[in-house]
This record gives sequence, structure tokens and C-alpha cells, in this order.
Amino acid sequence: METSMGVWLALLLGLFPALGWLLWWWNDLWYALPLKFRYSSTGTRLPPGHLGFPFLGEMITFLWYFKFLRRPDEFINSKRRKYGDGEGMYRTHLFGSPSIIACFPSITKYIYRSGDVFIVKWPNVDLMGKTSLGAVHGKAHARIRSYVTNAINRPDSLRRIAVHVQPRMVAALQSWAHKGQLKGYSEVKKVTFENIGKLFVNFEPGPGLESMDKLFNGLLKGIRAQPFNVPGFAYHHAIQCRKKLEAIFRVELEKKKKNGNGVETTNDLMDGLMQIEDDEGKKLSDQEIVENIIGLVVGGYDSTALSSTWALYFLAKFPNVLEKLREENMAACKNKKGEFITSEDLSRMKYTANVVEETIRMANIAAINFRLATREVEYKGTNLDYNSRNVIEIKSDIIWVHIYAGYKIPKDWKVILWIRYLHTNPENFDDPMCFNPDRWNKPAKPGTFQVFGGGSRICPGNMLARLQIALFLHHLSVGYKWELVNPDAGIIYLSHPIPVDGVEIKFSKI
Ligand code: HEM
Repeated sequence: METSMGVWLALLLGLFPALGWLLWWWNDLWYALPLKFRYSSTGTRLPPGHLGFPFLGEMITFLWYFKFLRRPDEFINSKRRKYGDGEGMYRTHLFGSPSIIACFPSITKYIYRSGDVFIVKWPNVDLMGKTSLGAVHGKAHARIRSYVTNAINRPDSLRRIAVHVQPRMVAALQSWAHKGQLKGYSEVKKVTFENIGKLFVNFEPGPGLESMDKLFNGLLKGIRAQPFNVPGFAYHHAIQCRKKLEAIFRVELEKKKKNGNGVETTNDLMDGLMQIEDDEGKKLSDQEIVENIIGLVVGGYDSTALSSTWALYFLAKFPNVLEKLREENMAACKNKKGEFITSEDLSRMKYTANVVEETIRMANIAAINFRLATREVEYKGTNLDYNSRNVIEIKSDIIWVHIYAGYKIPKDWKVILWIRYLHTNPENFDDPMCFNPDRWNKPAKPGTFQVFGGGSRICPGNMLARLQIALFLHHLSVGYKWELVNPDAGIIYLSHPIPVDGVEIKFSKI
């Protein structure tokens, strides 16, 4: 009896570690092992790394660094320590897919430029709409994109937008001074949404806009959530929000159609989308118009609001920067006699532009970006002198020569472009965690600054975002002073980086 108990105990004790080992290597055995066999004869291999547990992959490790330790860059640093540089590529399993992480400028640049092979694949893209700019490909993408870029990212449109957005910014800052103490993030969000509402669909501030703001917040939360369409889950709630938003925009679209099909109405973004025609004179369908408006608000709303909020935070932490910024902005409005600043004025304000670039570099709103490999790709790196990479090793008196033949990116694997690490890696930016706008007096090293993504998908709102932040900095610096209520507040990194207190500030007129 005692003997059989002992056998069972030994079996159990052996079984648990064996099971643990199997689970730990499950995804590697399932996804990577067959590929390793296939590649062994070619001399190429998968990038180093670990795919982790079934279904979860390395999600727990990712959350450990991003959510619990709140040291997001250690996620990549720990891989570099464990596996070496690996050309800035590591295999992993994240967000439900086997993936290759790309975190060095050379490889991210290569992926962005090879847009025909590495296509965009956002998680939960159905929430934005299957016909929205971020979801469509090829001709459909080019057609909508060229219109959107013209409407929001070219000098003449920016000139017009600069005039439109300033009154709301000025009014918002005045109301902040009346309040005295406020949460920067929620206040910046309000004014950003009011401006976007006006520019995109000619909506005026009021209760209608406020409830839409709530719906968009619900939608945004779902985009970053696990896609469980079950009541109580963020994704399910986001679908409900999306349906309501769609209904609101459809009503607006019908109104515009009645008032002359968008031709002589308000000249907002929806009017413009109603006018686009392809080579055969075909216009966008109602569904395409509505989904693109939703997609553009999703792309441009929180990202711009978060960046402006980070500007408030950094300027409070670095008063020397605020002083220089104020000096330049005061000088710019010396001869203005009450008129607003223009986009031309801004183009001459070098230091303000530097503060904008440094803010968006350090804010790292889009920490990662996704692509999907539509075919198998061999990446040999940028240094063509492969011989210098071959490794000679002497083991047990035998000379082993490891021939470097590059890494494979397997077909149908995701590529996760780790943009954040480009901006926080000291090899790319000196003293990267220091807010130093003067570093932009000379251009960044090639490929190291990719806040807005790259290639044919580069953010079409990048100049609009810069403009809005610069205008905000202008009115803020010339008229107000503020301090952080909790200067030592920790920072949360998921779903987006923001100080835990939402940047609570004491705010007053100068
Ligand atoms: C600081 C603010 C912003 C940041 C950091 C940001 C960042 C990004 C990034 C990283 C991408 C992915 C690019 C790629 O896949 O290569 C993107 C795409 C996009 N962004 Fe932005 N963005 C910002 C502001 C805006 C604004 C103001 C708008 C519009 C009003 C906008 C609309 C879009 C759209 C529609 C796409 C998809 C483009 C496509 O697939 O062709 N973004 N953005």
C-alpha cells in the first residue's frame, strides 16, 4: 500500500513539472518547431525568442512589464539581454497570434516600406468599420486616403483649420482658469472633441456632443479589448456604442443630402467625403462615408488629446522649457493686435515645433503598430557584409562555423512594430527619458522617429495633430501658468500612457 502511494506521489511530482514544461513550450512546439525543421536546410532561421503558453503566449510577460512593473521598455530590454540583438527581431506570441517583434530602425523601416508584403491588420478593426481608411487596401485605400490627406493635412487646409479651432481653445483655457484646479486630460479631451466635431461634421458643443463623446470613449475601449461579444465585456459595449454613433452620423448625412448633397453646406469633412468620385465617377456609399468619419474620429481624437495633455505635464516638469516656449510665443503675438496666430506664424516658430516633436516622441501614444506578413520573407539585415557576421566557435576541439543567412518572417504571422522602443532606446536618442526639445535642432537618426507609423499608411492626420498641439501650446504659454498637483504620480501604460491622476493641475492666468 505504502509502496503504491509512493509511486503515485512520485508520478504526480514528476507530472506537474512535465506539464508545466509542456505548457511553457507549447506554442514553440506548435508554431516554431515545424518551421525550424523546414528552414534548417536553408541556413535561415526564425528570430530568437519564445512563444509561451497556449492561447496566452507571452501576454502575461507583456502585462507584467506594462501593467504591473510599469517599466514597459524592460519588455524589450529583457529580450535583448536573453537572446542578443537578433537584428531587432524577436519571435513571440501576443494578442492571440504568433508574431515577430520589430524594434530596431532598420527592420521597422524595411517593414513599413514593404507595404505590399506587410499589410495593415488592426485588431477589432470591425469597430471602426470594414470600409474605413485603416481597414481598406489597394485602390479603395488610395482613393479615400488622397481625399483625407488633402482635407486635413495640406498647408491650405491647415491654414483654414487653424482659424477654426482657436476660439474653442481660448474659451476652454479661460474656463480652466475659472475652475482653478482640474484634471488636464479630461478637460483637454473636451476641447479636442469639440474641435473635431466641428471640423468633421459641423457639430456644435452641447449635450448632443457630450453624449457622442461618451459613445466614442466606449468605442475606443473596445478597440483595445479582447473581442468577447458578451454583455459586460468592453468589446460588446463598444459594438453598442458604434451602432448608436452610426445612427447619429446617418441622420446627419441625410440632412446634408437634403441640403444640397454636401455641395454648398458647411464644408466639413463629411461634405468632402460625399463629393469624392473615383475614375468612373462613382461616389462613396453612405456606409463608407459614415464608417470613415467614425474611423477618423477614432484615429484623431484621443491621440491628439493625449499628446496635448502630455505637453501640459512635461512643461510643468521642465520650467526652463516653458520659459523658452513662452518667449518665442510672446514674440510671435507682439504685432497681432488681438488676431489669432496663423499656421504661417507657426512655421517660423522653431522652438515651438521642437517642443511638439519632443512631446510626441516622449508621449509614445502609439506604442506598437501591427502588420501581417502576406508571404514568407527572409530578412538579411542592412549590413551586406555577411561574412563579418559568421561566427566561429571552437567546441571540444572542433571548429564550428555558423553561417549568417538572415531571419525568416513566416507567412501569416503578425509583425508588431515596437515604435515605443525606437524612441526610448539610448542608442537612438541621447538620454532618451529627458524632455529636451533642443535635441530637434538637428534631425533624428534615420528611422528612429516613427510616432506616426510609415510607408503608405503613415498617419494622414500627422500635420493636423502637430498643428493642434502647437496652437494649444501657444495659447497656454502666453496666457497661463500651472503646476502639477501630484508631481510624483505614477504612469500607467495601458491602454495608453498617462499619469494615474489624469494630470491634475492648479491653473491660473499669468
Ligand atoms: C499625436 C497624434 C497622433 C498619433 C501619435 C497618431 C499615430 C498614428 C499611427 C502610429 C498610425 C499607424 C500608421 C501605420 O500603420 O503606419 C496612424 C494611422 C492613422 N491615423 Fe493617426 N495619429 C495621430 C493623429 C491623428 C489624427 C489627428 C487623425 C485624423 C484626424 C488620425 C487619423 C489616422 C488614420 C485615419 C490612420 C489610418 C491611416 C491608413 O491606414 O492609411 N491620426 N496614426
